[in-house]
Amino acid sequence: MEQRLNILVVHGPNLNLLGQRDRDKYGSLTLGEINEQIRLHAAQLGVEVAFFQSNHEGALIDYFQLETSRAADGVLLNPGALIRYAYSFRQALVDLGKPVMEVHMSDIAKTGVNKQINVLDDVRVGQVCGLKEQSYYEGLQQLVAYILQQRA
Ligand SMILES: O=C1C[C@@](O)(C(=O)O)C[C@@H](O)[C@@H]1O
Repeated sequence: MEQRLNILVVHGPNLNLLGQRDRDKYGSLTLGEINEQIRLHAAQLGVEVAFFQSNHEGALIDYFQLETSRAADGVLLNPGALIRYAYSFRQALVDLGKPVMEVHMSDIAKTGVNKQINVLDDVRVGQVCGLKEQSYYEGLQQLVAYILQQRA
């Protein structure tokens, strides 16, 4: 039997507070509720998901260096504001060498600081922004389609 795709779902700094943050930008669901919805979407797509969140760049790097992470097929990633300065985080993703789909709930072209820099510009295979929690579901679908197309 063919092995199911295994996708890491990784949330960066401050995303643990979803549900309490600006609802106009991020919607009203908590991170736990979003992860549950991602799990349902993953089941429909026939893929496995593993979740991780940290407020710390080093902890995220440690997670990407785990043997279990290195065995995954791709990363669905909301990096938060790390995209604006976190070059060690970027390097960990380069070293991981798996397709990365970048998602943001808000429209990052309109909000946040240091908008001219995104350290993932040359790392990600795609980006979905501005759809609140739907960014994750759409991003997962696009990531799985990308991986399957690469293997066809
Ligand atoms: O924490 C976040 C959340 C975010 O990544 C988003 O999902 O819209 C956008 C970032 O600018 C911000 O720092």
